[in-house]
Amino acid sequence: MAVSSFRSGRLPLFHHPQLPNKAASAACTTRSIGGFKKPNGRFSSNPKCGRALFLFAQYSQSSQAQTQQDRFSSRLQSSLENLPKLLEDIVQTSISTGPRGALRLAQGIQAFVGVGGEWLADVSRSTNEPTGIPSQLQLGLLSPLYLRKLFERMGATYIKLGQITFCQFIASAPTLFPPEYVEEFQKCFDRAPAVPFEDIQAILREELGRPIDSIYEYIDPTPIASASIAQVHGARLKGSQDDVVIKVLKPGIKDILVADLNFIYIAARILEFLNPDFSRASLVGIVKDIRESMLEEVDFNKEATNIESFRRYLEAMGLTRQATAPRVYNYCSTRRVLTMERLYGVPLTDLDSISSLVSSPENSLITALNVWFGSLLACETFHADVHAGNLWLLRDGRIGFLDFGIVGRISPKTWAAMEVFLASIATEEYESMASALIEMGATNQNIDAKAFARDLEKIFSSIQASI
Ligand SMILES: Nc1ncnc2c1ncn2[C@@H]1O[C@H](COP(=O)(O)OP(=O)(O)OP(=O)(O)O)[C@@H](O)[C@H]1O
Repeated sequence: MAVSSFRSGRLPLFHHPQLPNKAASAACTTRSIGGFKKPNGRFSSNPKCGRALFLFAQYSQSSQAQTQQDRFSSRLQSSLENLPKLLEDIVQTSISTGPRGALRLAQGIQAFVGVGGEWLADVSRSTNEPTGIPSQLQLGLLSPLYLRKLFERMGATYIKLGQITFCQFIASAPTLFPPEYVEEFQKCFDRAPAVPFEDIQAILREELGRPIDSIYEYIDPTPIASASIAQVHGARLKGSQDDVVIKVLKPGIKDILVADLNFIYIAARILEFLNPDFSRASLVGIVKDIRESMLEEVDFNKEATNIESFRRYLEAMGLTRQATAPRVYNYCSTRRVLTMERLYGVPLTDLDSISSLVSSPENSLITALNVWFGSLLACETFHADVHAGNLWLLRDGRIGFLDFGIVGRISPKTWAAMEVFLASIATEEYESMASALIEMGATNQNIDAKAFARDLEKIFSSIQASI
């Protein structure tokens, strides 16, 4: 049976160990002697079969030991081959991180010690109570509360990672995860210490290159939101008197992201090196993808381009009465400052407020999903950060899409392959299914397409048989 490995964790990984040759031939021998299984599935007491079974067991044991030994030595060999590349990668990543790496390490230790101290204090308090130490505390820093606190103290990267891994992944499949974690990590949204308004003003002056009051009539010093990466202030434009929001990149955030993500990348590389099983889940590939998209998020020129492309899609598809994204004011936007139309509405998850705005909240949700799905097909990029805080029902009943920092792209080639894949499921054409998956990049390169197709057929047949 061929081994078919999927890449990047995009699709489940199928792994079928090959029956060792020796054992396979022993099994054939036993069958040719007279078969070692009765029709009822029990082993026969036939002495010939007993002998065959004994031989088979011997073969299996020796070949298993040999296979383990083979596997160990081939792992060792590939580890030795990969070692120079790993070291080179560590050195290069450390050089590109520079002194900010050491600084972040110190901050990380500080965060760890801080939250650890809080946990210790809580434990010592609860030891005096008659009910004893609550189960929450017994998990140490892995308990939902302290883990969330640790993520928050570690700053932007970890808050963002907390949002991506917990709020989006866990919250999208809440039944799979303990509710305490789901509830706790939902608090990761839009909660980060605010940057003082004077610092925000200094950034605006530096970025816009002219006096702030020549552009804005006023800026509200109290932020609307202080999120992990940016701080958002309400404002009014001079002249047009349009209500806007100013999204300002928090100072030093890019350095923090680079240092943290490089550290996480090195950790993933080392983990994969020490345990190659992690490479099947494409740990390093996933970390690289996250690093790339998070670093794109700190360039608001890119976000402005993404918003404009989404607005063009809405126009082209005649969807402007159903949905919108904030208009960008390019003359007062830069890489670190994004001035955009202020939307007024409520997050789509706020059912009470939604019900007061529209008679059928379900329709609003369906519209949001349809518009979003349409953008997968018809827009150059699609919103890839669709969480509760980023989808709003506006006062006029339209759906407002916010925060285009993280977007995805599906190439026409991938779409074509996806169509073939979906059709092949219906027609049960496993060779087309295999080549579509290979085309989509779901497998390792140099895969035997025919063997892969056979594996797929077996898997799908067993699924069908179990239904
Ligand atoms: N155009 C807008 N109109 C009104 N409010 C806005 C607008 N843009 C952003 N906000 C407010 O600011 C918050 C944070 O904005 P945004 O999500 O763009 O920042 P972010 O740093 O990417 O946040 P996160 O890290 O949570 O993804 C939003 O949840 C919303 O409350």
